[in-house]
Formats: sequence, structure tokens, C-alpha cells
Amino acid sequence: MSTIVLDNVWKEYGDQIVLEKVSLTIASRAFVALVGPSGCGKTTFLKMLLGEEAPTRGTITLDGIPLMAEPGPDRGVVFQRYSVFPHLTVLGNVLLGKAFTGSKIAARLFGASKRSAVEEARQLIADVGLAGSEDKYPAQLSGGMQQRLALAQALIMKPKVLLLDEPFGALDPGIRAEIHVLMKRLWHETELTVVMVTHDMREAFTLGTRVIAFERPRDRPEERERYGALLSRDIDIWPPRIAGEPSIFAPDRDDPVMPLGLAQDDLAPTQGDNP
Ligand SMILES: Nc1ncnc2c1ncn2[C@@H]1O[C@H](COP(=O)(O)OP(=O)(O)OP(=O)(O)O)[C@@H](O)[C@H]1O
Repeated sequence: MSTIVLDNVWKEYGDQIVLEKVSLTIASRAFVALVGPSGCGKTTFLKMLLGEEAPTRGTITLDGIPLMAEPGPDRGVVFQRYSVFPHLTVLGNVLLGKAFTGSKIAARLFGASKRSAVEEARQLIADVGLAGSEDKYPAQLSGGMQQRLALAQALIMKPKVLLLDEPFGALDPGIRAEIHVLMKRLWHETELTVVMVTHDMREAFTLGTRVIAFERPRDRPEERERYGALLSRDIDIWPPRIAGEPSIFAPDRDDPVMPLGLAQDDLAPTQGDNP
């Protein structure tokens, strides 16, 4: 279970009100896509869920317990860029998360626990389509491969909640369609509740179970500091998409749309992404 409840949450930076009156319940295993104009507070909202920022007013709970005031292993995060460490290999990047959850003091793994961690990391690397790239460094990977790595790095900590801040925004459409297929599979197969910020409405409706929007109803320059963005739209996808259950459409209406002349198989290989 991983139900998130926000009760009358406000966020202010100094005199500037960024978000106001956000009350929202995010069901366990939902995939919430969050949209809204630039600067309306989407990243700030994710930071509050991550524990990197605290609400100025109001409360946020995860399964009834107030969120810790700092990021914890129950929440993983993937940003648009720079989520992975450039000086570590693919395997090293994925193992790093494991090392930090395994030992609070030394952050290092030894013996049998190290062997099982390596095995788990290799499996996850394969699951995200990066088998064979374990010893490469991020600079040797394409953008799409780096985001696959960032997902593996977040998932090895077995978070209850995965927070995604425009994770696929910098990818070109073909690679983005491939990674959407992966993201959907990961969401179906793991016990994850996902909150994803995106600027791409199509992506929001392709992946989400629910699309929510923030908007500033009062956005004149003299009002910008005094009024924040509100939760202005809350749309449940129909027919409902349910984690772990097949779509009632066959094939799933949300499969990526192929450019003319291409078939699903043409998008299948992932190792060949050009760096
Ligand atoms: N640490 C901070 N200190 C002061 N103001 C901040 C801070 N972080 C964000 N802000 C302000 O809060 C507002 C919302 O920023 P945020 O990054 O959450 O918006 P966003 O909706 O994610 O934007 P974008 O879509 O462009 O990424 C902006 O006006 C920003 O300047």
C-alpha cells in the first residue's frame, strides 16, 4: 500500500505563494500525470512529496504517516537529466542505491550481501533493457539509455512511490515511445504508485491513470506573488487503467502510435540506441 493524502497544502517561498489549498488523495498504485504551465509549481509539488521541501501549511501523509522531512528510501525520483553519476558504471550506479539502503553507516556492501546485490542489480539492468551495458559509463549511453539507467537506479531501492520530473522530456519521439512501453510494464509489474510531471499531454494520457492540472486563476503580474496555483483539473482516465490488469482494449489503445511504415517490432531493440 502507498496512499498519499495531501490536506490543504500551501507552499510559499518568502512572499511568493506558489501553491495553495491543494487537497488530494492519490490511491495506492495510481499513475498520476501532473500538467500545468511553466512556473506553476509542479516541481515544487514533487519536491514536497520527495521530502526535499516542506509545505508551508497543511499536511502530507503516506499510508497515514506524515512524510519524513527528508527524502527516504520509500520514495524514488528520476529527473529529466543528471539523475545518474557520471563517474560510475551502469552497474555501479544501480548498486549505489542498494549500498545506501543496505548499510546506513558504511554505505558499503560485503560478501554474500554484495553478491546478491550485484545479482539483483544485473537483473534490474536487464529488465530496463540495458543488459550488456553494465560496464559502460553514462557518457557512453544515449539519452534514452541514461533514463533507463536512472529508472533502474531508483527502482533498486524498491520505493513505494516513484516521482518522475519530466523524465522523458529530452528524448526524441521514437525513443520516448519505447521508454513509455517500458514505464508501463514497470508500473504494471511492481508495487509502485507513480507521480509524473510532464509538459506533454499525450504522454500524460498515454501513461496516467489520472491526469491532474495546476493552474493560476489569477495571473496578472501584480497578482503573481499573492496568489498561488490551484489544482484546477482532475481527470480519471476512461476506461480505467488498473495496475497489473490488461487493458479492456486489445490491442491497448495506448500502445505507441507507429510512424507510417513502421511496425511494433521496429521499435523493439533498445541496445542499439545511438549515443
Ligand atoms: N527554492 C526556491 N526558492 C524560491 N522560489 C522558488 C524555489 N523553487 C521554486 N521557486 C519558485 O516557485 C515557482 C514554481 O516553480 P516550479 O519549479 O515548481 O515550477 P514548475 O511548474 O515545475 O515549472 P516548469 O514547468 O518551468 O519546470 C517559480 O516561480 C519558482 O521561481
